[in-house]
Amino acid sequence: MPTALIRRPSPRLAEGLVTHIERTPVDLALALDQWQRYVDALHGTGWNTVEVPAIDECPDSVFVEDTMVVYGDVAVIARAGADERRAEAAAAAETVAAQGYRIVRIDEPGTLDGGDVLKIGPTIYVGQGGRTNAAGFQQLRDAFAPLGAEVRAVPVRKVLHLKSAVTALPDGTVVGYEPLVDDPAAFDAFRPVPEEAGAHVVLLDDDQLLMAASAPKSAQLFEGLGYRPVVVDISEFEKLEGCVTCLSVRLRR
Ligand SMILES: NC(=O)NCCC[C@H](N)C(=O)O
Repeated sequence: MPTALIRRPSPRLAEGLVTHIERTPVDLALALDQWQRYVDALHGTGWNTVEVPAIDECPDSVFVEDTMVVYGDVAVIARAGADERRAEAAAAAETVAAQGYRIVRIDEPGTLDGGDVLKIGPTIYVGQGGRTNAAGFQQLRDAFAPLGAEVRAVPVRKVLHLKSAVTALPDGTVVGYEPLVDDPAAFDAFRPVPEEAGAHVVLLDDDQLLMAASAPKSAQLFEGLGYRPVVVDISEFEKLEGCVTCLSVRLRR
């Protein structure tokens, strides 16, 4: 059974960072309910979950994907591009180490957020222009190139993270909402989707895609391609520029 790391929302969630969108009030009770349903959706599709111990003083800690990037047997522990989020990494590192991963850390002056890293087989795209800097990119490449990965930098200026702009279908096609993708030509195969949140898919298995309820037309598009969308409402996390990908770290080894 594959395992996903998750992290319970902080009671201070509503104070989370907002960069590219206007701040709107977050309903904490609704967020907790949505988080539980997200976790239930993972369980319902055959995933085991392991909780990173909660860190109540970090409002954005629920977005656990940003704390690391796993490839092969290595977990690169991120050094957050936003100072406010640096403290999130320590417990996440301990949790993933306990799952049997070797730990490599991004060091100063490098910064990197897991949300900037899109893995498609042995190709790893790293968004630069926001939270991840050139030193962070180079350190990630040094960690994963010896494992056979090809690590490529791509621009990200219009949204928070690379995976706010694009993710990939099981066949490797990159999907994105074109107005928010800096350079669709950077990817070997690109397919536009009709909604911003339609660009965010978590691969649950070869044909099921975890998606946000805010992208019904994209869900239909994917259904037409033969995939099965599993839909969750994550409206309260979207108000903080979160998406389905950032609420977990999938350990597929
Ligand atoms: N990977 C992601 O898309 N993470 C979302 C992080 C949102 C959080 N409010 C932040 O600005 O860091």
